[in-house]
Amino acid sequence: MAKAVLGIIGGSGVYDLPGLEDVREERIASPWGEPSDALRFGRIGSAQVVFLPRHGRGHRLSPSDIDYRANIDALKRAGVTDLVSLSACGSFREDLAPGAFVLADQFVDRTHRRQGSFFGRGCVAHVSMAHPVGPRLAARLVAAAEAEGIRHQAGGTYVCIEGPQFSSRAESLGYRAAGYDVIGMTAMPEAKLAREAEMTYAAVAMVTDYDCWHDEHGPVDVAAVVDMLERNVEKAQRLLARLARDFPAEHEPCPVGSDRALDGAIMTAPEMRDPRILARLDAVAGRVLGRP
Ligand SMILES: CSC[C@H]1O[C@H](OP(=O)(O)O)[C@H](O)[C@@H]1O
Ligand SMILES: Nc1ncnc2[nH]cnc12
Repeated sequence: MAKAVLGIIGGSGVYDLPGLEDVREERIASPWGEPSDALRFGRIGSAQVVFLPRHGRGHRLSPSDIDYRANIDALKRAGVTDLVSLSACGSFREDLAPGAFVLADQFVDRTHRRQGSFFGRGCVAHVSMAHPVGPRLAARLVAAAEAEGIRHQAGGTYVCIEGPQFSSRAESLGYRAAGYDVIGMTAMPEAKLAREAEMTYAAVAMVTDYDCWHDEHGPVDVAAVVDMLERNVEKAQRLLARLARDFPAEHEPCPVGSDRALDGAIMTAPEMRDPRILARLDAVAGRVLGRP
């Protein structure tokens, strides 16, 4: 059994975690850049929880300006093993109406101007993204949603666009025809980086709108998203409080290998690895590279 620490990334409208007790704030420096905000450490029940608002307090950062590597690296340095990401999203399905929660388990990455890996020139690695979400963590979210009476769908595909503009109608109809469930601007490369950092990841996508494909609903705009978020936020906070309250201090290895994703993943020969890159990888890949 290994120690478990729950991390939560709050999305649009979720800049705080009421219910977090004994809170301590700390700005964690990362060699990858500047995390979106100070981390808030606290506990819910007996579970240790670390919270980070993705866009920063006051929503200062657009999806393209977030330093996803710095955020994941900082959470890793804080000891987080299991990461729950909250997001607002649009829906491509009639039956996923605004207010629904989708526990997304697959992601399609349509972003194009973000740093998507901790690895590269000087230390190359390839991790599996076949199963981006940890099934045990997802099952805990399902149990928490059921206990709180929150309408949800277990599983679903989230397409992540670059933004900041919402999609055109042609794009929206194309994503819907492709069979995707929801659309947002932030789960990628967050989920990929969490995997590289050997953290178990799960995503709660809160439906705020029907994007712009639906003939009986007008195209999404910020006012509609904010209005729905205000109605969703209390449910999200209840879901997280329940999840944290029932979260164990230790758990078994992840069934899809999130916690050992770097085993066998690094291709670069040890003698050819760039020491400057290795120094930056101290937290993310310390388990396999050894800590300096
Ligand atoms: C305010 S609408 C667009 C904005 O909301 C979502 O953010 P997050 O995923 O952090 O909840 C979406 O991805 C966009 O960033
Ligand atoms: N329709 C939409 N597209 C992209 N991001 C969103 N966030 C909330 N609704 C969205």
